[in-house]
Amino acid sequence: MDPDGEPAADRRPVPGPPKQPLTQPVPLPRNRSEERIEGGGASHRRRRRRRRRIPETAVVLVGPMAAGKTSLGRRLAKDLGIPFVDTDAVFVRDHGAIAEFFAAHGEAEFRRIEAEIVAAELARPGSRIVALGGGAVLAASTRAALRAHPVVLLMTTQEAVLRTANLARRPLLRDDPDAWGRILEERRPLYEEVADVTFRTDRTTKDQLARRVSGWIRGQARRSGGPGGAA
Ligand SMILES: Nc1ncnc2c1ncn2[C@@H]1O[C@H](COP(=O)(O)OP(=O)(O)O)[C@@H](O)[C@H]1O
Ligand SMILES: O=C(O)C1=C[C@@H](OP(=O)(O)O)[C@@H](O)[C@H](O)C1
Ligand SMILES: [Mg+2]
Repeated sequence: MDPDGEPAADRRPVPGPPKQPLTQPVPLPRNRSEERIEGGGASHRRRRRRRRRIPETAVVLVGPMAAGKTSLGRRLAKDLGIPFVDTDAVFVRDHGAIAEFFAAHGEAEFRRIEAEIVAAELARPGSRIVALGGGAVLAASTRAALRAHPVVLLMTTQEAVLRTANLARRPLLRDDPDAWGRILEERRPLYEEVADVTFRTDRTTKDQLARRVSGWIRGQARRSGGPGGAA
């Protein structure tokens, strides 16, 4: 199960013919600087060859609730052979279920702890995939920290979300599923501010999506010429 209680095996059927091209990456202009790791012995060079073309930092998945950040993140990490961290899972491990926490302590307290967890995860070095909760970008400190990371925005539609997602585990949707679209519009500028690239998750299979996003991640390392980008 995912931290939000999604059954691991559930799949989203693809409805009708696509109205737009499938999962086209949409590059967003951003200037990034990354440090090159130099030196090290033979074993370091071997490790580096194995890891080359994967950024040696956290690649971060952001996007609205139930866009697929957790499930795609886990899949990408497996395919790329690097660790996966879901910041909601860290929250649940330390503080219990998110819906219950919202009810007992309120959203503001959730956001405060969420920002701390995200800061700690982004500060760790090394290649990793990190999936954030949908509202993590509300914190200015998180948006600032994301500037040092490749950030993938996953987008979907309310229709797709209402068809597949476990709303009971998402306190902001539980009593008002239609809030999804309104919340997305409020947050859209924040997602666009932090994202380097956008993929739609509602018009392709999970396999295709994983291939395209992992291709972008490898290309990102090459383009950066930074860690993992130059062998
Ligand atoms: N690429 C995808 N195609 C179809 N369904 C997906 C895809 N990614 C996720 N899902 C489904 O959407 C729901 C929400 O996924 P999840 O990974 O928990 O999203 P998030 O972490 O963004 O909230 C789950 O039911 C999941 O199986
Ligand atoms: O968008 C949000 O405000 C939230 C998204 C959830 O994560 P997912 O985006 O993984 O569903 C979870 O962090 C919490 O329920 C709040
Ligand atoms: Mg998630």
